[in-house]
Amino acid sequence: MGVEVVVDGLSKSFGAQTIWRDVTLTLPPGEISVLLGPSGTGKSVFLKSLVGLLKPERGKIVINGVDICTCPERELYEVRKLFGVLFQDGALFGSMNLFDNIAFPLREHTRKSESEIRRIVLEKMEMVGLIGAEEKLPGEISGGMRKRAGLARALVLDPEIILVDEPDSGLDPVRTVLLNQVIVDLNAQIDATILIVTHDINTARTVPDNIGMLYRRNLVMFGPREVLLTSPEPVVVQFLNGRPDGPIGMTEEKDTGADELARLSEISVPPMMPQLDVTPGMPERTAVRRRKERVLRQLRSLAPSAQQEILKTLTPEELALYGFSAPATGAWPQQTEPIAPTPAPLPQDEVADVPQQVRPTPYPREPEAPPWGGAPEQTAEPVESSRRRWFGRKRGEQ
Ligand SMILES: Nc1ncnc2c1ncn2[C@@H]1O[C@H](COP(=O)(O)OP(=O)(O)OP(=O)(O)O)[C@@H](O)[C@H]1O
Repeated sequence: MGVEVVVDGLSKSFGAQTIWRDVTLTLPPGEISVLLGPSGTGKSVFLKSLVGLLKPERGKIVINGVDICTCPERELYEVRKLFGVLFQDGALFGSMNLFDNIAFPLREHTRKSESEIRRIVLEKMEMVGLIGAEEKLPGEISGGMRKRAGLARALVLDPEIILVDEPDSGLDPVRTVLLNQVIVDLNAQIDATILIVTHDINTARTVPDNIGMLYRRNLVMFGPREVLLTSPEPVVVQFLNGRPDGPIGMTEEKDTGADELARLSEISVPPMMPQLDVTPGMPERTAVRRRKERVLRQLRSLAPSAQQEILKTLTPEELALYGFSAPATGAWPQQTEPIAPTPAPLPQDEVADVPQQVRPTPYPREPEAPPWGGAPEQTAEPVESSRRRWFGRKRGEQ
């Protein structure tokens, strides 16, 4: 299984320009996460920080117990081996055929024999659907194939964390969906932790288990997909609807007028779309089951709209197991007492030694602080003050 990536209080500037500050989130192991954000909000800077190519001034990035912001170069080198990165353009060498491009990291970083290299390269080319294209040069193939070749190259060292920078850039919608399917299938096969940076709304709505968004130098939120995809925050509503009116303008610093915000408040986020499933014949994504358990433990700390969407994904058996009655038509499930298996009666002489049995609850009785942090609407904070904290004041406000 992929490894967890814990980002805590991370801030990055270039000179006087703050890119983002106090970013706190956890990429759950083996799950797919997406980081959204308007252009220039520092998504690529974030990816580069995760692999230690850029050094944030404050905060931690902890992977396998190592804080890569402060560790010695030697340790950073070891942690970097856990990563596979797919760059926007595939970053292939133009003069090398696909086979040699994909073999490159193996020849550079391992002592494997050519026959072993051949086996690995062909295996990864098959995973991304490129078998038969070994001799092609990058200039002879489509953008989608170049991305898949870049992905195959990112896989040859068996990464546990895969970073994907804008997989949709330069691709038509169909090629984008096909590449998304490759990523989902890949996750099912290798269970790596995956972080995708994208602007593509369709990718954000259908691929990830978790979504975050950078805006105005802050991480607006990060958490289960249902939280962002049902959020009423104006910036999220504008982004997911692809609308020109709202807080996001041509410049990051746009000041949203009251009229514009009022107009946007009448619009809601588009309805949730189902997550892309694995291609038939592929193994099951074990991350889905792990995520379900994790998210149900946090359920009560999430916004009601997110809770509702999460509960809709449960089967009647799961609803019963986690203590919810089956939904009435058109209504969402109502919580009932958790159902616990009936224990076998104890022999009389043992009863006195056993402490009073506490019925196990599969979710916390009291809301817990969500581990991914940075989610204002996940708290009891009033929407208006949360809006100010994250999006600044409206024009004319004190
Ligand atoms: N090495 C660098 N030195 C100085 N400034 C940089 C450096 N790298 C990035 N920046 C600045 O950081 C800001 C964020 O850039 P970044 O490429 O991360 O944004 P992004 O969200 O990925 O944008 P896009 O979606 O358009 O790719 C930009 O203003 C950019 O100019």
